[in-house]
Amino acid sequence: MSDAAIIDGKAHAAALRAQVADGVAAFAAAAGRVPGLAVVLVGEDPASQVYVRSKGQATEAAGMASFSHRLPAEASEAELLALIALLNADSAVDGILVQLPLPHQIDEDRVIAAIHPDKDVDGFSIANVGRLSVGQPGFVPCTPLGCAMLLEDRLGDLAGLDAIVIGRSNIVGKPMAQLLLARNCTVTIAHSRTRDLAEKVRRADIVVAAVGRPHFVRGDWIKPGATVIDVGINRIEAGDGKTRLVGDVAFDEARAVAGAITPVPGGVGPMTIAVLMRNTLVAAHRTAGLPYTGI
Ligand SMILES: Nc1nc(=O)c2c([nH]1)NC[C@@H]1CN(c3ccc(C(=O)N[C@@H](CCC(=O)O)C(=O)O)cc3)C=[N+]21
Repeated sequence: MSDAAIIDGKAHAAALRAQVADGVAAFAAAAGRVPGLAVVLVGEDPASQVYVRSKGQATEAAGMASFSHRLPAEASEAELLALIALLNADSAVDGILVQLPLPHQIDEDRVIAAIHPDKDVDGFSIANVGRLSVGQPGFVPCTPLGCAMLLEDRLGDLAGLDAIVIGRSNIVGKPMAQLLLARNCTVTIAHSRTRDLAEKVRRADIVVAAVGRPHFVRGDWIKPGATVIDVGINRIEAGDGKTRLVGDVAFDEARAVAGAITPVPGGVGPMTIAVLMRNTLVAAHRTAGLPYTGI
């Protein structure tokens, strides 16, 4: 059999961002203002700084207003909660993203709970988690929603397919399972205590790997022709003092067996940011009482 198709997340993300930019222009004409996204970063973690910068650039490229807030690594929870209260009350801010993880002195659950659910474009608040689980409109976490878009683009209707999600985080695994269930897949959620994981993966038409361990999913676990979505972003030593990004799937092995597979980098990562732009545009429509008709 020939090698898997490589799912070009970068190209999909660029197409989605172009649609969002069109939607922003139409929104501005109707509402008389542009959508706004506030991104809050606490501390100086270099990787987080890179992500926050690329989110700000994507926001401006889409024609939206970008508000960037930096707090020092030693900032108190009260300071962060006070900033969130200001952003909740600011009518120029449609979406609020607080970059995770947060320093140890700050309780992430309390911070997420402080973000108004209608501005929670990450979809992390209890209200939005509940809405997703009962099928009401709300905000869905960007990474799993981006994965669902890639899957539907590739496979069309997902109904009846066997899907396995490896990883059960609140940010990726659990919402991914909900999205696949809502699309009528038969969903298995696997995790560190799962028995006979390879055997369970071998039954799946769709494999979503979100474990955070480099090359964890092996090629001989994959059913021939399956669609493999690799959510992992792991920085490993590449020898000669350099590092490189790899996913949770042993890519070269899996691509010889799968029907289609996302690469790392250039797969799920770029979709995450494009969906964040899309969620912010949706938030602006809801706040303005305008119908949203895009993706
Ligand atoms: N509240 C919150 N929401 C998030 O959505 C959030 C967060 N916190 N904390 C950190 C993670 C990480 N994240 C990524 C987004 C894009 C890429 C991305 O575009 N990656 C490129 C490679 C980038 C590189 O070279 O480092 C790719 O996969 O091709 C990666 C990771 C969003 N996160």
